[in-house]
Amino acid sequence: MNLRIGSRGSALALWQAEHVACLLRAHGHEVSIEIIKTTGDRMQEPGFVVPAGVDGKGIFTKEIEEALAAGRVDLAVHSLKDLPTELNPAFELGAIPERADSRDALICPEWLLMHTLPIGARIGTTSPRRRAQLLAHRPDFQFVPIRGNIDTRLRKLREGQCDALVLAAAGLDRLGPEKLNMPPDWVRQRFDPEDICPSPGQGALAIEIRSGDAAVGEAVRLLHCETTAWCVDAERAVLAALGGGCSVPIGAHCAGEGKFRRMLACVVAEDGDRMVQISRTPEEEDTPQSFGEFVAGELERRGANELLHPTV
Ligand SMILES: NCc1[nH]cc(CCC(=O)O)c1CC(=O)O
Repeated sequence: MNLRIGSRGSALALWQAEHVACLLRAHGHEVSIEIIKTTGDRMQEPGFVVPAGVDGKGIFTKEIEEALAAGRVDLAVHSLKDLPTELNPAFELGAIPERADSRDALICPEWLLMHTLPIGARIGTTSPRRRAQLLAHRPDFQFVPIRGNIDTRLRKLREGQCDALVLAAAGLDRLGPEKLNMPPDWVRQRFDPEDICPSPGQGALAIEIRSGDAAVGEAVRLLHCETTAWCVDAERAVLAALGGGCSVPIGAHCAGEGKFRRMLACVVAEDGDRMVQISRTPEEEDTPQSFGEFVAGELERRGANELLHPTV
């Protein structure tokens, strides 16, 4: 059938949309891509003032969902970690394809490891999760608010606005060092989730469709990966149970299958000086939802709420 994909215009978003387009074309569909500018994209433009009431949830998806609802596009390809945990009931996830590398990576021109960066090194990130976890290892780090798409952030690194970046490995791998105008060895470290726990859903894509659209649903179902979906659903259930969006320092990383499936999750105080971190394996009868809620409950029993909502 004829399928129109709605995508943000960033290099990464277009790579992801093109990737899904290729997979769908391989199944005989005709696919085109429509670029849609979102609030999140506008917020990265110089001089943008964040409007009152914008809390960060869904800023990369709103306009794309409007296009879906209006029938201007048939599906949207998102980075799953940018999607709010609760979707508007007018939409559903038609497929979650196989996940890429879910780890965070250290990008640095000069130093080889997080632990060998000089005292007071300036890290370019605005993510509270990354900041807090980095501070837990290196309380001396300074942080520079480097925003924008991956290419923009790398340009600011090259210009010397910071000494290192921490980025999702998946985004770097998808675009590749050549396209990013970066020597490949600048990717110095891919952090074990025990050291820097990634964001729920990191490295996974989500294909969003109109609820009940059977024809598009059937077309995209071919791209669905059951193992990935189980893991990211569980990670997102942790986030939802703790009431978080992308602006809270919660990490959740689930991997493996059957009795080898395991989730590592953490909640970190803003300045990294306290942390709750646990590892759990689901029971056979667990669903992603029940397992995610169990992990969230275990984090809460160990004081996660106090870290998320400090009273003093
Ligand atoms: N927050 C922006 C964003 N959304 C998805 C990715 C990377 C790809 C992915 O995690 O799937 C990134 C960049 C980053 O965090 O470095």
